[in-house]
Amino acid sequence: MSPVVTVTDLTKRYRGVTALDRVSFSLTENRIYGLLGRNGAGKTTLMQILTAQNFATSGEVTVFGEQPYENERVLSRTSFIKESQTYPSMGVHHVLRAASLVHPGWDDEFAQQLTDDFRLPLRRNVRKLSRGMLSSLGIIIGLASRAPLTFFDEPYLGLDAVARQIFYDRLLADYTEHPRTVVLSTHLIDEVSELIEHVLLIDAGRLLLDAEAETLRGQVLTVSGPTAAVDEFTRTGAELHRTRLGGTARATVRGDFGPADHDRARTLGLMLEASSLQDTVVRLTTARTGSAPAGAEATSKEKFR
Ligand SMILES: Nc1ncnc2c1ncn2[C@@H]1O[C@H](COP(=O)(O)OP(=O)(O)OP(=O)(O)O)[C@@H](O)[C@H]1O
Repeated sequence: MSPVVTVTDLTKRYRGVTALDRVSFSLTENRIYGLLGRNGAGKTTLMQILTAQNFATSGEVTVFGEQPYENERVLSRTSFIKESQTYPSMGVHHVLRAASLVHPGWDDEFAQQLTDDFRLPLRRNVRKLSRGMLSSLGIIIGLASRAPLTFFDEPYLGLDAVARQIFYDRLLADYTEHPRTVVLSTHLIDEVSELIEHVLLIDAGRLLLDAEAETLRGQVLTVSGPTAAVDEFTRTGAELHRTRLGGTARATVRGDFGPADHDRARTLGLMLEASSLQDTVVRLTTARTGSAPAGAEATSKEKFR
């Protein structure tokens, strides 16, 4: 499959801050990517550069095979929905009309249906919308634009659980009918874990993980049972985290595990489970810094790099 985006050795420095540090990856067409990472990891900066709203300090970026700056061919095929999106003072229907003019793939009927789903008052001025309603408006624009490359950067500030579920459901249904490349940046990892096909994890400006979600599920496991058996099992992987209780332990371990490892765990009397995506992200990012989440009775062995 042809890459929609290629990023090579991308570095972005602000005064005294390296927001992105020699990041390289590519995005293929028709996939849903989860762009994950802790606060300040560099996610927004990356999306801004890919949508020509910010400049790289060094490195190469191509979008649809071209550089994106002041490039109408690229930008007309891209949609970027930001958490802090502001709109001029006008009615919701005017905002939607303006969006329809800049996105060639815009579907008016879909926009109308989404407006009903989110119960967004079409005639109300955007200045009078609640925080959650503003987020809904961004989501409607992001979905109805059907841009071949769509970025959602934490699109749901203030959005209630029902509205978030509507977003996930509509995104998945519409993506199935109209495949495109979607990059979803979020901290609500559990909620989107079924949606994400590929994970990009950024930590302190470095790309820590670039993996298919399905592959990752088999690679990061939680193993629990008698401490000595856990010690034995974790010898074959990189231990990311461990908690102890009396003579038992529970460890998160990363490796190339196959059926033989599952048999081995059974023989050792251990319970083996796939780590949730959220757990994996937390463990990988804390294993790298060596810091366990506050209050956790944990030892983080720094085997992973
Ligand atoms: N205009 C700027 N000037 C200086 N530093 C900046 C600027 N924009 C971002 N940064 C810094 O760059 C780093 C990455 O910020 P960025 O907004 O890309 O992170 P993020 O992963 O989107 O974070 P969050 O999840 O909290 O939104 C942070 O340390 C941030 O303080």
